[in-house]
Amino acid sequence: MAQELKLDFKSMPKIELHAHLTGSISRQCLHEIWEIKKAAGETDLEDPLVVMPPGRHDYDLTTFFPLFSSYIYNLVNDAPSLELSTRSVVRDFAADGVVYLELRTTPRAMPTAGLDKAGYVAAVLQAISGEEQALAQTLHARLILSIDRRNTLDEALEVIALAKEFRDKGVVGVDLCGDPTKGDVALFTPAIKQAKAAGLKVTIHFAEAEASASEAELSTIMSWVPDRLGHVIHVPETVKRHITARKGIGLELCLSCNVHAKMIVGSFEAHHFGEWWCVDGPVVVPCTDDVGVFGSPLSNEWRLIQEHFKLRREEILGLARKGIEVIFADDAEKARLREIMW
Ligand SMILES: CNc1ncnc2c1ncn2[C@@H]1O[C@H](COP(=O)(O)O)[C@@H](O)[C@H]1O
Repeated sequence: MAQELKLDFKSMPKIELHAHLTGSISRQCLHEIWEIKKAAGETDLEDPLVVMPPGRHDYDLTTFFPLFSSYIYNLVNDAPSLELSTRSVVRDFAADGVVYLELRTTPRAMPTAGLDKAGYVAAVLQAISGEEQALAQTLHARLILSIDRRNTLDEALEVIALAKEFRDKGVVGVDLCGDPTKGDVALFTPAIKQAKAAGLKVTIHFAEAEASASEAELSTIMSWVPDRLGHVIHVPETVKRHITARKGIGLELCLSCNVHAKMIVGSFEAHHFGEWWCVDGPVVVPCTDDVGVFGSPLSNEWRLIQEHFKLRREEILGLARKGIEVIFADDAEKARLREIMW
């Protein structure tokens, strides 16, 4: 029996579907970018290893979002740092045994570096494909473009336009993310409708905080018929039934993020993964969210799942393979994954 439980989670081929690009940059990589800029006299920022000391993962929702707006975005603010960090993120996922990666990012203009939002998306896609080639095709990656909850409708429509523009180059869908205490999601209905009409896939941050879990918000989001939902924490029973009835909807669950950021009450064993993973209908996919901040690579998320929920080897492998059904890439990619996943 003990033998049966033994699984090398790093070698196990894995799918990552909920990884924010900027939040996935390792502290070491941020430090290297800072060193280059410091040597060139291009930054007054403090060393990332001081701002985000190694081993510190207890960011909650009030300290987490400012980390980006007031620090990381000021460090990763030009084409070279964007390329270096994107390639490093892809490489880190590959080294952790990820064979299919959907990164997501919020298109961000970098005016001082002469990059507009389209330039940003093009640079990220180029860095991803450069790294894919360097990795000799073990990992395939796609990109999701994020709308931020603080966006205006026009800004959201711009994200959809970019997703359409770059669809042939690796963009597969759109996301709605950002500080859950901000914004009114109903504003984005026309944007999400446009995305769906264009055949783009849709994933939405769903009920990740009480502030973003009102009945009105959740029913607006469900009315969009999203392909996947992220986090899925503060969900009333009626909405749970609605989700369960949506056969094949993907649920991107992020254990370490939710525990470290105190988004759930209690620790790992209290995580709603335990409630959802064996429900017939939705497809649960364990994901990292922001491995650069919360420090738990995908292999460790699976280890935590085994430790706290006592899944058997076959249940783990079956769940990992089930994720193939809800990736946003095409059938050829699904077929490749069915070949290589255990
Ligand atoms: C608790 N988990 C989360 N909930 C909501 N939004 C999140 C998030 N983690 C990250 N982001 C969103 O992703 C951006 C960073 O990556 P990109 O610059 O887009 O690549 C953050 O600024 C935030 O808007």
